[in-house]
Amino acid sequence: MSIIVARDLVREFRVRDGLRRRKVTAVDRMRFTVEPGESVGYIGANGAGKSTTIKMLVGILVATSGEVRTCGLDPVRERRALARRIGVVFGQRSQLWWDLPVRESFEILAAIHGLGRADARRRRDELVGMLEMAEFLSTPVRQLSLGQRMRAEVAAALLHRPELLILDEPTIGLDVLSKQRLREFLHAERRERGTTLLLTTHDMGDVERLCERVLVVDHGVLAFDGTLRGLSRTVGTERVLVVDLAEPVPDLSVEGTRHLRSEGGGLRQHLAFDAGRTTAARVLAGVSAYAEVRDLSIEEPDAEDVVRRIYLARRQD
Ligand SMILES: Nc1ncnc2c1ncn2[C@@H]1O[C@H](COP(=O)(O)OP(=O)(O)OP(=O)(O)O)[C@@H](O)[C@H]1O
Repeated sequence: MSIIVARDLVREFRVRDGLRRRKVTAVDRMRFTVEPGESVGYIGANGAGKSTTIKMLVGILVATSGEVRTCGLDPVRERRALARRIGVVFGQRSQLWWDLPVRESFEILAAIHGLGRADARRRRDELVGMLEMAEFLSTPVRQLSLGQRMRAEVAAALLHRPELLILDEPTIGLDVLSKQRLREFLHAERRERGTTLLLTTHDMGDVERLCERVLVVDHGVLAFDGTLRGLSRTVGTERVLVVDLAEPVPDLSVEGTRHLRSEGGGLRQHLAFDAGRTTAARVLAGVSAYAEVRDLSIEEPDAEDVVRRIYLARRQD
């Protein structure tokens, strides 16, 4: 049985537009299913309808029309039963008690979920170990750094071992190391417990490292549903190698890359390449044939950019 079923899901809002009231269709006849154990990235531009979809899946928002089933349940009517089966993390909103130490938030949540004391402690210790949370377990939530708080949020959502974990922008605002840690943890959780993952993100790095499947939403409409590889094939998921050179050179022309721009008269150059076709190392070797490389960085593709290209590809069809 599918763990998520969305059939012709619609959500409209009435918004004030000057003196008039206007209808906004945030989610428009959305149709997809997610099978147990899948790991799905849900991407789209700002205001595309991601959060609205997620809110309907977890029962916070009622659909205007269409059907939604999460873990076989009606999310609005059976919200309490559903809460026992899923974990939800909204990057912007906390499920922890701000003035209490992290440990106490966990105790309260364990009690809410009806976990036995020994079992709750075992699961908490397991999560504390995996997410390296021991050093701030006694700290009030409001004093945590963003990276620490996100780890605590994810642990809180997983205490009761839900079969489905839904994350809305889990890595937003995190530094590179915290992002990497969180991604590694989520990967391990999935591998060890088979937890189904659905996450919205602006970061293609999240999708590349965590998700086998991608859903792209564009103005409330599902614009793509397939594998990451399929998405690359459709619109390309280019990375950009930025090199700082020892001396200025004309715009570089390196095999397998697209020159995007030069700065400082050619001292810094931006080269786009498709990670499916070549590697950063090969591109770097190509650059080194022309000039000495002083410094380099690799920029991940931006989800907004991927969505923009899908939008353009659809208009050309
Ligand atoms: N409570 C609301 N009242 C009125 N309009 C809303 C409401 N919630 C969302 N919308 C509108 O619905 C559309 C979709 O919003 P939603 O928050 O689902 O997008 P999103 O893809 O999650 O965006 P972001 O990436 O910025 O979080 C937007 O046009 C938004 O303004």
